[in-house]
Amino acid sequence: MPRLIPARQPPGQLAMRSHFLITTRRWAVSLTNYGRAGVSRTHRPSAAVSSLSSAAAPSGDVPDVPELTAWIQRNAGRVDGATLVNLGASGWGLKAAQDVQPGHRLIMLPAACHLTYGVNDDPRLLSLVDKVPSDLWGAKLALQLIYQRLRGPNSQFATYITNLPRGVPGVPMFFSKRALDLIDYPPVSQQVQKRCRWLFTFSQQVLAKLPGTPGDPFGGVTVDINAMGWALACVSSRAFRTRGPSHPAAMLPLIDMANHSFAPNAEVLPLDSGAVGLFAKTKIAAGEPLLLSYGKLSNDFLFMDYGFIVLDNPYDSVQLRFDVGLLQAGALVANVTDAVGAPLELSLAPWRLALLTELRLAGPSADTELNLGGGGSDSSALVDRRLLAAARIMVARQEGEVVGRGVERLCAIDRPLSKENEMAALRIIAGVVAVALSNFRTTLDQDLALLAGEVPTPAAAGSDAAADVMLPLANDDEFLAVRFRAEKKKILSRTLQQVADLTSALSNGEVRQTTGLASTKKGSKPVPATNKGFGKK
Ligand SMILES: C[S@@+](CC[C@H](N)C(=O)[O-])C[C@H]1O[C@@H](n2cnc3c(N)ncnc32)[C@H](O)[C@@H]1O
Repeated sequence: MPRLIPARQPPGQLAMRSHFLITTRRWAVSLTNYGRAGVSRTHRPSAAVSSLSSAAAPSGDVPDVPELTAWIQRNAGRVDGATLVNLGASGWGLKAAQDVQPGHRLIMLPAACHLTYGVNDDPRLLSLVDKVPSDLWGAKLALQLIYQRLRGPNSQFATYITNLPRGVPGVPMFFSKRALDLIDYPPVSQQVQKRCRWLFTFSQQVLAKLPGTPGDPFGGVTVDINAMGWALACVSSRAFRTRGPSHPAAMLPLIDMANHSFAPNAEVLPLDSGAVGLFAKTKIAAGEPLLLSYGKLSNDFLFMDYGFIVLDNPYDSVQLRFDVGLLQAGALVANVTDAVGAPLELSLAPWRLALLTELRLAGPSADTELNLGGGGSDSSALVDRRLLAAARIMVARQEGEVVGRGVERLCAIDRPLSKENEMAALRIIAGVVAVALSNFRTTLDQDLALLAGEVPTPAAAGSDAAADVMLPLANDDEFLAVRFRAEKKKILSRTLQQVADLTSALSNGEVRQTTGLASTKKGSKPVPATNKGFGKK
């Protein structure tokens, strides 16, 4: 049987967190969770005697950077001025070993040091990789990572794998049922369930059946759901798509020790002959952390793939699914009335349907995802412009108010159609935001109290249902889940404030100066929920 390469423990205080370990028990918890959605509990994975995960043992707490550096140099790569630093809550990272100027090459990794896959690999591995749907690119690379891990010291990547963490803290795929419940945000909760369900099915229906077959690339070792989960989390939190979306992703040893910032001082760039380099983007003083941008990612992506979030993330947004019922609920909540003072009934007259179709909010090519927030540096860009246009269309009393104006015009926030139409549209949007806020089981204030460790009195907790979710947070995963949902509520609160400002400017007859719109282009696809490794990034 091949010798297993142990992976390193999570760093610093993180190493104390036993729930990072990939154990069958932890998966049993997750599986029980989605088992409620139809997966029989009898299908829960058991700890196979020869399984990769049950045999793995940590090699030590600290990634051995000198060892990795020596390995890179043996493979004709270079490390010039990058070394290890403990960054506390964000784990291990890289720092500048000396003062460096912009453009300085800190690390050069030749292609031989990229853990990826291609035509020269074991055909049995490649045929297994082919069984993974093409949009699940992370899972394809995860199979190569497992393959290399099982080759033990014979693997070209043994040094790298020995220095990988044994678990990725904060990735919700490994959360307990309570921590998952605390997320309370379906676009992410459902994506987590989808990942778990795929992992479960693939492990049961493909991996479990491999040992003893001619197509087994793993030498008879049972690769269970835990091993696959570990590999997938390593890939989703560390892989790069250096050769574009049509080529396999790659893991870049040592470069993948760099942590994330939206204001990075380092960048990864391609070099000749398939090599890549980590370069200084700015002047960096000795001792400063080397920070890369993982992309302009929402907290959904950061949370699901990397296990952390950024507070007040300018790229974070709240996803809503458009239908006329959503606007109708908004109208009811905001008490929008018709000409005779009765609650406004939104009707989908043919001319309204035609305009919603032009906006791609209805019809065969509809894309009904809307986003509040996520406009990056334009902090006023909170209201999705297609939502605004739809509200204007739905409150128009007559066809002539909206038909023939063109989609751009209907979407322009600084060009209301009429004061009356705009007032009603903005009130509906405020109502929609209020509905979105009410879909959470707790308020922002309750979340902030939970995060501050304040155990609320039953009266402050409100209803019984809320009291249930107001239990003190038991661990870092639960804390992260509440932090994540609190950030969503902050976006909704800011959107409400923006709508209130627009309304008062309108009623005071002030001309708006800002565009104040989400940056979605006409008819463009809104940013999807995270699907890294389960779709394109
Ligand atoms: C590419 S690895 C970077 C090296 C990693 N810190 C380690 O100890 O191996 C990405 C992981 O680092 C952590 N991380 C990176 N940037 C972070 C940040 N800005 N805040 C918190 N955690 C971060 C997360 O755990 C993430 O999954």
